[in-house]
Amino acid sequence: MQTVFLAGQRLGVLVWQRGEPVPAVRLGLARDPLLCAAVSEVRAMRKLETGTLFHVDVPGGRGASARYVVVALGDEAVEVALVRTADESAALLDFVASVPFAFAILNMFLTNPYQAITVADREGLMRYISPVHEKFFGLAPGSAMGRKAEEVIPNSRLPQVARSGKAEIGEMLQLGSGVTRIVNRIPVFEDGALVGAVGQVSFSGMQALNRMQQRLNQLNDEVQHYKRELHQLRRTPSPSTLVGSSAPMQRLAREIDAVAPLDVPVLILGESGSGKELVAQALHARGRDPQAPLVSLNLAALPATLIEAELFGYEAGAFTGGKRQGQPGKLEQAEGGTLFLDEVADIPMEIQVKLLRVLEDRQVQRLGAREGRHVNFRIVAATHRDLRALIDSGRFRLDLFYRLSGVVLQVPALRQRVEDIPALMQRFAESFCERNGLALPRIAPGVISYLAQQSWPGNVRQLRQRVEEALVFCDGQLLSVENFARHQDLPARPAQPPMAPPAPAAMPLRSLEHAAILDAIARHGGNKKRAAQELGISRSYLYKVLAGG
Ligand SMILES: Nc1ncnc2c1ncn2[C@@H]1O[C@H](COP(=O)(O)OP(=O)(O)OP(=O)(O)O)[C@@H](O)[C@H]1O
Repeated sequence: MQTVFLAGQRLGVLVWQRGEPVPAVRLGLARDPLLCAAVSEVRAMRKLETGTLFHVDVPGGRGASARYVVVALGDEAVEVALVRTADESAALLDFVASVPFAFAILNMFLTNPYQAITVADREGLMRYISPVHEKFFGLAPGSAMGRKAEEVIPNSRLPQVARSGKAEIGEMLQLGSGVTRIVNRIPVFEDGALVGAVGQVSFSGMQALNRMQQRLNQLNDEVQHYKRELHQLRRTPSPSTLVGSSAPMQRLAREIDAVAPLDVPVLILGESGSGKELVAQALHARGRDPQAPLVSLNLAALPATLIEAELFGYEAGAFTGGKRQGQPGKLEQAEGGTLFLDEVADIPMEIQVKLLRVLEDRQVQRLGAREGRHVNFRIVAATHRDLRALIDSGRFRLDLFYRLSGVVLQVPALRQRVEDIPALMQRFAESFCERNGLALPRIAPGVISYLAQQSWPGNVRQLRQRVEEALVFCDGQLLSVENFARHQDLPARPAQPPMAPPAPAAMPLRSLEHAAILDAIARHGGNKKRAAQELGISRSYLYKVLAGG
């Protein structure tokens, strides 16, 4: 076989004895005088230790040249040059011929403890598996030979690569019990034919990689979590967001913005359920320190006997039934933040005096305490009552009124801003459906104009209740007027017939326009621009009709 090669076109041999060329042993390629001259030239110029590997280029016809690889062998007496054509297939020959410890290196590759090697043939049968890998799988040396690769290595894809001839580089291999390895699977060719595949499995650096993988999984989970949260937040506006873009609500929003950052007591007036508490929350949220506490106390919800202890707190043993260690009152709890006194008109006369004193000298004395404590908070109070009348009848102190009403904000009643109904309804329907896992139904034409006809003594709170109740009884697809008109107890505005949904044909033109606009706004989730587009009117005209102009 070798003789055939030597006599053929791919290999050649040149020999020198004691420095003189031996023409009789020019074999194979070396018979070419040009190649012979090129090799001799290098030999004359450099001392060629045995194992030296170099290349020569031999000019051919038409300016082309052929490249050859040469390995020098021999000793003082006999020098040999093995010549071959420069193609990669003979790399092993060069390696063995030129590296004196070539076999130690090959051995190192096969037994490398940091990188295991597995070899499968074209049939996917194991032909070799490094000792380190055998050990990992608890295999006796050589026991995997001839077995199917996937039987020996879980999730092995060596057979596929041995069949397809397509390399797989840098893949993750799950070996069970949380062990992951990085694998390269490389097809092997012999004389151009696919004969099998080699797997290289990295053992080193795996801990670091595993840690990275775990971190990546964790970060992925976190990203998913925050995506869901963000989605949720986008869908559910903050509960303290005041919905409504009607002119009175825009004015209120401007006033809130103006007063919120200032150290001024604010008195919020407005009918029950109109959103006074939300205004107090907005004042705090846009105030100097939104992170500071916002402490609320509803004075109408407490028996008069408890108000004092709630507001001022009490010392240990101040009264039977109190906590043993005593308790700070709301005035102290609001330190640095906002104290919101809801239904402030319901505060008993005798406590009004005490509260006034605190507001004046900023000293709170807990019940049963001898000393006062300094407090610093912003006071916001609200009431739906007519404070003027209460003052006139001697039930509310004028001096306290002045202390509380640095700025008075008036929250408009819902009937004064019916154009906010679509957006409010949208908000309440969304949050109800979200809470109950329901799909948001469509809103039937006529619903908004029907709602706009009602008098809403309970204001936004009542609207919310009606919307939620109607959603309970709607068919899940369409929220209709009938869903709202179940009861006969919803007081309508005096000028309107009590319950019957308005018959559009009987309405004056202006009301029809108004109702159509409200309906369109509702259909577009409160978006007036789109409502105007749908109706083919300008936005300014839409606003004009809403304002009753
Ligand atoms: N502009 C608004 N946007 C969104 N929701 C609102 C608005 N106004 C009121 N609400 C909702 O209506 C309900 C009543 O509001 P709130 O408690 O603020 O009213 P209130 O005037 O303080 O009532 P009360 O006088 O009975 O204390 C709450 O559920 C609140 O979220």
